[in-house]
Amino acid sequence: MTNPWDDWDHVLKVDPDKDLRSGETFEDVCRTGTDAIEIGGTLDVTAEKMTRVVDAAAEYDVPLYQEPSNPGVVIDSPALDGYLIPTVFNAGGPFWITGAHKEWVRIDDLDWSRTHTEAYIVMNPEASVAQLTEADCDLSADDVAAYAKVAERMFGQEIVYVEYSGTFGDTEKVAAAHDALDDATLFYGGGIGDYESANEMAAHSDVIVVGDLLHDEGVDAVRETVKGAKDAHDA
Ligand SMILES: CC(C)=CCC/C(C)=C/CC/C(C)=C/CC/C(C)=C/COP(=O)(O)OP(=O)(O)O
Ligand SMILES: O=P(O)(O)OC[C@@H](O)CO
Ligand SMILES: [Mg+2]
Repeated sequence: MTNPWDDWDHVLKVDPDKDLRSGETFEDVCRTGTDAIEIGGTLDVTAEKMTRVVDAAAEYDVPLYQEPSNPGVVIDSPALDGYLIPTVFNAGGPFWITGAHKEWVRIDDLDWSRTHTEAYIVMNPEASVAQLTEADCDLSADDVAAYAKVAERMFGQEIVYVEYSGTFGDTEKVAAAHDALDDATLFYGGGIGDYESANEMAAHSDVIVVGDLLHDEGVDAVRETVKGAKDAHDA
């Protein structure tokens, strides 16, 4: 089966709770050259804030995916290409593995054809996502590889996401996840801030995800990371 992300090198994650740099617009964001925009954040996201971003980006060509942090922020919009639904494989309890998902399916009428799965392995203990989910981030490269394999082989996850949100990760651990996968696509996110860091992590993953850089430095900096990722994969 082919998936849209099979051809992606770069995803830009827009946090609906954070502002763009002053003077920058969603048109600029959509013209960075990124392959897709993922809309989501851990803290203080609401359906209203989600809607504002989706509506602002709707008229441009770049694929738009919502990444909800809980069932209450999922929005129904024809502008969305789909939903990327996290499961935190190393969460401290079952709520972020199956509990939130069960509640969502209970209360909502899902569009299964547009609903896709992401197996998160959360690696930065300082990140909001690690604290919220009480993730066990004390993982060796072998642990990370094993989680990746479990996600792909036992839980049929389409995407495995090594998440270092806020800090640049350990390339050995990211590479271990990459080597462990046959079919699933490896996303890497965390601390990518320029051409070099994008180029380096793209060499060890299928897709790099860039987040805070957009809100902190702006679209020109993001464009450099797109080049870094594409060059790594063209090389
Ligand atoms: C079942 C449904 C619809 C939702 C549950 C989905 C799950 C399990 C969410 C838990 C993990 C989570 C909160 C994912 C959101 C995406 C994410 C990791 C965003 C990055 O967050 P940070 O960068 O840590 O947070 P801030 O930037 O908000 O501080
Ligand atoms: O904000 P950064 O550190 O770029 O991380 C990107 C993404 O993996 C966050 O979910
Ligand atoms: Mg963040």
